[in-house]
Amino acid sequence: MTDAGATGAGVTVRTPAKVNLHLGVGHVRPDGFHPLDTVFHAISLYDDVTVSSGDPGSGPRVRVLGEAHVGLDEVPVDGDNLAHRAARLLGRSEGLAPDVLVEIHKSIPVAGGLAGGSADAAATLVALDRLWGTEVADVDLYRLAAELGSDVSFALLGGSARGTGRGEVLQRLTDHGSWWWVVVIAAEGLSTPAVYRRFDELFTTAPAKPSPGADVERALANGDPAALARALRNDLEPAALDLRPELDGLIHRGEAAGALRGLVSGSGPTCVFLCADAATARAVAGELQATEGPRGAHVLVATGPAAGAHRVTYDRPVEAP
Ligand SMILES: C[C@](O)(CO)[C@H](O)COP(=O)(O)OP(=O)(O)OC[C@H]1O[C@@H](n2ccc(N)nc2=O)[C@H](O)[C@@H]1O
Ligand SMILES: Nc1ncnc2c1ncn2[C@@H]1O[C@H](COP(=O)(O)OP(=O)(O)OP(=O)(O)O)[C@@H](O)[C@H]1O
Repeated sequence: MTDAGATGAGVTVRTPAKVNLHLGVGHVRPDGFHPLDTVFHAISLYDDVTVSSGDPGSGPRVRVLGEAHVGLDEVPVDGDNLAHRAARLLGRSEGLAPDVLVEIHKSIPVAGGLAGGSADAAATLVALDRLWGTEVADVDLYRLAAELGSDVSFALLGGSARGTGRGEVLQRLTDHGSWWWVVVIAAEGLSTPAVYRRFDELFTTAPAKPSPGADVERALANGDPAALARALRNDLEPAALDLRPELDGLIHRGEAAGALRGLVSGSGPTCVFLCADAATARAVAGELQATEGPRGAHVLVATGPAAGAHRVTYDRPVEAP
């Protein structure tokens, strides 16, 4: 095994997409954010971020690579990229110039409700901490993550976790399941702020305190797919369906194909389908590929819970004798 970090070639960190198995949303706060009580769940769909040293004075440079269907054209490579912001923030906090190249290999669709940008920010924090040898304490890494966005902290943690506050206050949950998901990625993304705005228009009397996901937490602890299917809930789903009415039909088609339950992931438009086992997931994915593929969607199978931001090393290719 070659340790990519130790060779000086760069440090690669892999970070998962998230789905919200429960997303309780309360009335908008004076700061414009909504109080949440959510159950985050990381799935086996990852972005890989590789950082390496750049020229002195260059600042962060970002490259984005990946398959066309993830929406690479919509990813900024300037200071607006969350990975760029993460490099600047960690550099400032550690008193180091962020003269680094950040290469993002994207598999998580852009603006899909799967927290892809947050995954890249979390990966950049962990990778640069390693590249620079700064050994930032976890508590400080989580503080920086929360500054970057509401979903970034969970991308660091992974697994299954309860999120409160605006999503950044985390408590790890017991999860005895091994869950199979079919993930349907729409051709065009949805803006998270736009979905929250529509939520405000639809639910003018939303309670100050969001609903907790106790049933989901119990189903995870018991590893019970039927109970989890019954408990799944997303308060943003009506707003996402209002903006994308065609998702309603997709959810019905997935359930008719054999999924235990389908729902919009976070702010959407990605929909996820819980399946009883691997064989069912593959069959449902096959059926949905046939109906949704011609509509421009991309279908894949993923498992959860997946690990949060973690360093990966690669085998050195075997040299020809
Ligand atoms: C929909 C979720 O993915 C569910 O986990 C998140 O709440 C969104 O998290 P995120 O994309 O990391 O959000 P941020 O980057 O922090 O905020 C983007 C925008 O989303 C809205 N936002 C986000 C989080 C939150 N608790 N309330 C909000 O109203 C705000 O309009 C905010 O300006
Ligand atoms: N590294 C990044 N990857 C993807 N988008 C990024 C990145 N940095 C900034 N962005 C911007 O953020 C917007 C939202 O991207 P992202 O893929 O994180 O959405 P999302 O998955 O819906 O997020 P969430 O589920 O956290 O609300 C994009 O449209 C893009 O303009």
